[in-house]
Amino acid sequence: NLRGRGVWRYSQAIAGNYKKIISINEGGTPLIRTRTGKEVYFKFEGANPTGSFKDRGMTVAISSAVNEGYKIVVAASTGNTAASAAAYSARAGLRIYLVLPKDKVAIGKLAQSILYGATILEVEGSFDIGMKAVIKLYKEMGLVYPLNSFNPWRLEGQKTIAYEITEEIGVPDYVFVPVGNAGNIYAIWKGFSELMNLGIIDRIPRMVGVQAEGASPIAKAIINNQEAPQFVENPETIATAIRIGKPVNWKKAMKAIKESQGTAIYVNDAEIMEAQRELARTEGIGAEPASVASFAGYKKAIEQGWVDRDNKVVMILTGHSLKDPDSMIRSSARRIVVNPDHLENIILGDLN
Ligand SMILES: Cc1ncc(COP(=O)(O)O)c(/C=C/C(=O)C(=O)O)c1O
Repeated sequence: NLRGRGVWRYSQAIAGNYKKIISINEGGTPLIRTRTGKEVYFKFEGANPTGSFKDRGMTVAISSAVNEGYKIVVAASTGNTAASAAAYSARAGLRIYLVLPKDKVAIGKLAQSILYGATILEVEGSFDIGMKAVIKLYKEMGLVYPLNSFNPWRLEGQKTIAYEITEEIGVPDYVFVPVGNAGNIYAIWKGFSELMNLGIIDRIPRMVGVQAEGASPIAKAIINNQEAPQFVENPETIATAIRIGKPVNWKKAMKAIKESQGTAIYVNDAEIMEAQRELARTEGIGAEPASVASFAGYKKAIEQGWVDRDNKVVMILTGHSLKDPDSMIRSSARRIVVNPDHLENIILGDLN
């Protein structure tokens, strides 16, 4: 029984020749069944040490950097890769430089990156400008180790989401994944494919990528049956974690979607914010806007009729709600200034 915490119990093969493993007991996250009783589940990656699925990949990538003797690591990020990279670098004693889009990172993630001691380099414009700068930097400076998800070690950790789902409920019909830089949907597909190649399962789920309408190059390429996406110069969405116009892993993501007979769709900001509220107020689960894109996408698929309520479905909730407090405060709050001596009036008023 491999259940429990720590991605490494799955990746022992990788760790075989590793002398040092950097782990904060990531993985082993809750698979929460919807209260409707249907075979519909939420894989809550907000339960990871820094509150997102990124920790699964970071334990492998940072351990790889340490075992290969690097002392300096870098990452461009919309926030969660930053928070996770900063935590694991701190644990490994590595110096980390984060390249973030100025004023576009949700406050929780920026706060984490500061707390864990990263050097934060802020660029004007989108995440993609930072991503391009990091690729240029690591090509010019061999002494820096890149942590973004074109680094295959990241995906070797993130694929364990598939292992955990299969262990608990077998193979779903569909897995809904929010898509930004597009590494995670490929990693999860890779995990299921490996289990099938090993004969542990006899089919893999249809992978459904969900993007924010204002940052949906992959979804639009799939919908329009194009081989390659049209990159988005100025991606815009309230779901800042997936405000990415030029996904570095677009080829891998489209392979995963096609080979699994899946698809990719987009949802707008209003649908994302409605999904965040509904998830919190009906299921008691708090997830940040990009994270609930998977739920918004599922709702749309049910509405459009190509997914049935009796299908076995898993939605990956990729990040905790506390990452983006601003998004929560915008929800329809019920806040009443009261006379503390007469709280009963409010409740009686509601009951009448
Ligand atoms: C909550 C949340 N949900 C979904 C995604 C998309 O995953 P990918 O498609 O694998 O990129 C991200 C990605 C964040 C970053 O890319 C970053 O932190 O730099 C995220 O934080």
